[in-house]
Amino acid sequence: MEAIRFSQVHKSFGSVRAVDGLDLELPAGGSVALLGPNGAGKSTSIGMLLGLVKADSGTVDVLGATPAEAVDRGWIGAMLQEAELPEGLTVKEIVAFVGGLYPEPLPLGEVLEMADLTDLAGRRVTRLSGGQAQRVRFAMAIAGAPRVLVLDEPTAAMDVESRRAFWTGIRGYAASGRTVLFATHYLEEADENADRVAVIARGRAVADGTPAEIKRLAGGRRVRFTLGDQPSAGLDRLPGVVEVLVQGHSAVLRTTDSDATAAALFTESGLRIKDLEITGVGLEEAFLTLTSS
Ligand SMILES: Nc1ncnc2c1ncn2[C@@H]1O[C@H](COP(=O)(O)OP(=O)(O)OP(=O)(O)O)[C@@H](O)[C@H]1O
Repeated sequence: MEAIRFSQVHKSFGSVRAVDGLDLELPAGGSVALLGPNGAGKSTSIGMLLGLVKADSGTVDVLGATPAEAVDRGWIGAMLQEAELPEGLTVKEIVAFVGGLYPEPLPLGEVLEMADLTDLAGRRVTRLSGGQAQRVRFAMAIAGAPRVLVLDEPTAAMDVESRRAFWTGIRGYAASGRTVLFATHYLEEADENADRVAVIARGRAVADGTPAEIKRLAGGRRVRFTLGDQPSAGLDRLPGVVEVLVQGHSAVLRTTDSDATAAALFTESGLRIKDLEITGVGLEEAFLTLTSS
């Protein structure tokens, strides 16, 4: 059974189509990144998964149930960025309290370990740094052992140390057979921490695959040089080149292997190469290519 399924889901806010025909099936177990540029519809989709936003049409299933049922049964957990931590309590007390609200919580020690809070267990929450407080929110999200854990840009407010501890914890959590879905803008974050990546842009799924497959689709660099009045024929056959554009006096090659392309330009093309520049193709641009194809 899929952990999460969106079928032809639409949601508009006034004239803005935040989610526009989203179809996505995500298997149970492992971690999935929902990757997309600003305004792609990630938070709206996550809101629907958590039963906080109602779709205009289409269906959203979590482990075969509606989001509201999944929440009621304690199957789904979320990390809420802004959640206030109750003053006066220690880290251990809060995590134990939240776990106690669920039918089958994880053992307290395990939660603290996964969130890298063992050494801070006795600390009052008013005396935590911002990054440490985020780790407590993470511990609260996993305390009830939800089968599906959903996180919206979870590392946005974390320092480097917290980020590292957090991703280690996430990988541990996903390795235990549960499903973790997190939204991110960053291909790198998706690549390092997800088993699978679903790319959404303009409210729809535009690609879905392993990080390696998505990198191949979305990756690449641009090699630009002054062509002048030399012919452009044959540039598309150079190693790595997937697209050739001639703009005025410049040639722009999109390539999956800029080193090989640049080397071949000098050694094989027979052209005089001037003003060579190599730049990354931004994810935003890669998304637009994916959406328009
Ligand atoms: N409550 C709302 N009222 C009006 N418009 C909204 C609301 N929520 C989202 N939108 C609009 O819907 C679109 C999708 O927003 P959403 O927050 O889902 O995208 P996102 O992919 O999470 O973006 P970001 O990465 O910037 O958080 C955007 O154009 C946004 O402005």
